[in-house]
Amino acid sequence: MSTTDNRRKAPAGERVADWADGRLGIYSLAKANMRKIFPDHWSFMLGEVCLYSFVIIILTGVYLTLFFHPSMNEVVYHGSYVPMQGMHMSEAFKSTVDISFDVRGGLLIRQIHHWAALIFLAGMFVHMMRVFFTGAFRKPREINWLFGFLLFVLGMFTGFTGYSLPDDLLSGTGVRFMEGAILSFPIVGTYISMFLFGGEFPGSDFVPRFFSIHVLLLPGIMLGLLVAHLILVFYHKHTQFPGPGRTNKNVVGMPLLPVYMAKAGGFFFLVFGLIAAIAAIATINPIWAIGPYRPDQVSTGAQPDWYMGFAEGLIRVMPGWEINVAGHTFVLGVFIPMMIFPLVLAAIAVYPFIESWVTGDKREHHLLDRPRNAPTRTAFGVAWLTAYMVMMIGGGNDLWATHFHLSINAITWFVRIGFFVGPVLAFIATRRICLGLQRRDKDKVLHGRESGIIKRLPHGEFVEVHEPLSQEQLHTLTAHEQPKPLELEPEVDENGVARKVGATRKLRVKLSKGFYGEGTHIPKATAEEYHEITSGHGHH
Ligand code: HEM
Ligand code: HEM
Repeated sequence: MSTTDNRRKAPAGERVADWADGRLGIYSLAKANMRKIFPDHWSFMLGEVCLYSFVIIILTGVYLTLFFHPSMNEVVYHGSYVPMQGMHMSEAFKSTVDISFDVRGGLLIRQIHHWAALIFLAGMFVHMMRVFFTGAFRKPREINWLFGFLLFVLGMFTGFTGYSLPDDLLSGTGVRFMEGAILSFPIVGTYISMFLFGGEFPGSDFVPRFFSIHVLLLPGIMLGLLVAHLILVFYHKHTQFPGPGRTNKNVVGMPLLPVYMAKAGGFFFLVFGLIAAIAAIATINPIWAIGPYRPDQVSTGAQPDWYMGFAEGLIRVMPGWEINVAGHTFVLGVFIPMMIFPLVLAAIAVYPFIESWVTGDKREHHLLDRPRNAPTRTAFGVAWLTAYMVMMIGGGNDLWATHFHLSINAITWFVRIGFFVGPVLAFIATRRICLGLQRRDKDKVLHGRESGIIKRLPHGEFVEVHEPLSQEQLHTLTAHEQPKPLELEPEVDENGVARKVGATRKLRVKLSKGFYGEGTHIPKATAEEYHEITSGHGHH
């Protein structure tokens, strides 16, 4: 007699999933997250651009590591690039030339790595602006803002150590710049420089050291921060723009699986494809044309990658001040810019905390601001950007001069003045533009959209037909809050006892008035105004 097993055997996929669930608990994990809702807006893709370009950088970086020799030993070139035959150079430089001409796909991968780095940093910059201008950094996302900020700063230094690796004349000039900056630090500068370069600059240690920092230390830290960043995005849930049915307590959008996974997968390949296409078309860092580094040489038109342009500008436009104290030279012309650089960056890091302190707003925010509805913040952002951009012009002063036939001194003075005046003008102009846009919104709410249709009335008058907005549009244009500034407490309390108001409190109230006080918003249309206008008289 034979026995038969009547139990149905589960499909192979289910069995694998069961097996994994027993060990990793994936069912409950998936149940909690697979249907997670994400809101949709084009600007939410900027974070994805950062993520995908970072992945591309790692993939191409691993390939480069297989062929790059992080060594400063001197060798004589005998590779396939004829103009360099017999030239003396470091092994690092030679291996990068070899990657470019003798390794299969090497040049493309090198160019993808470099282009992806530029796009990664540009992506972070624009993503950060998106988060800033929409107020997405407010509670509970301040820590994630800090994680992002660290990613941005570390990204800059990873890029710097990366383009220093090939040991070509351009990168060597960049490292020399850094050495000069370090030397300007009073007392400790020389020690730090000696420690970093293993003796006198350039020595023979910095390439191997930068290599470990570039391929392991910094990307390792960044990877950890990135994972934490994304976990927090998940944990807090994504913010959304105001609209009908969208509140601080819900998220309106599509589920992670399958919609977002499909979109994200496609988007990854788009980003990869675009970067690969750029890298295949546009040469970047042609080290064979630049030549190997020699400390006694520097080429004209030397430029750092764009994200270091700001720091370069600070140094280039600063007057060459130097003072002597007790036999020690203080190179203020370098030291002051080197202090301003972290200060301008730190201003980004602490902004969320400063804003919530000034406004006294400690509530959670999951609905984004339209930049025009937060004019002071928007104006600050544009002022910061203006300072940044002006300094980038300073960083390329020689190129501006040669390309546009300008005097380099005139550019330097433009940048010096522009650094102080530009942000103030930008602040004033931006705030006014925001108020103008708010007025426009109010006008649209009360009088509808200008349709462009001109009608002639029976008595001969011409009028433009205004179409009323839909309920959705009305909601979106009126959903924002218009918070009131903090007020100073009365000088005497309810018992008639004089109250002491500290200087910090006074400052805070003053700043808060600047942020939310008079002239910072156009009062929203009220329901009464709306009804009065739409109920007949005065309605077009
Ligand atoms: C390696 C670099 C970075 C990656 C891969 C990354 C990735 C992401 C992704 C995928 C999102 C969700 C989608 C989106 O809103 O775009 C996000 C949100 C966020 N990111 Fe980043 N980011 C990076 C750098 C930064 C930087 C430099 C900042 C700011 C200084 C920042 C601050 C934030 C904040 C506050 C959120 C939450 C936004 C919200 O819920 O609206 N991130 N990030
Ligand atoms: C945020 C991360 C990174 C950035 C911004 C970055 C940026 C760069 C840049 C701009 C260069 C110069 C490329 C050139 O024109 O020659 C470079 C070189 C290099 N990178 Fe990266 N990189 C990053 C991560 C990595 C990782 C994770 C690895 C390895 C696993 C890596 C390996 C290399 C190697 C070996 C070189 C020298 C070869 C060469 O210059 O072509 N990088 N990197």
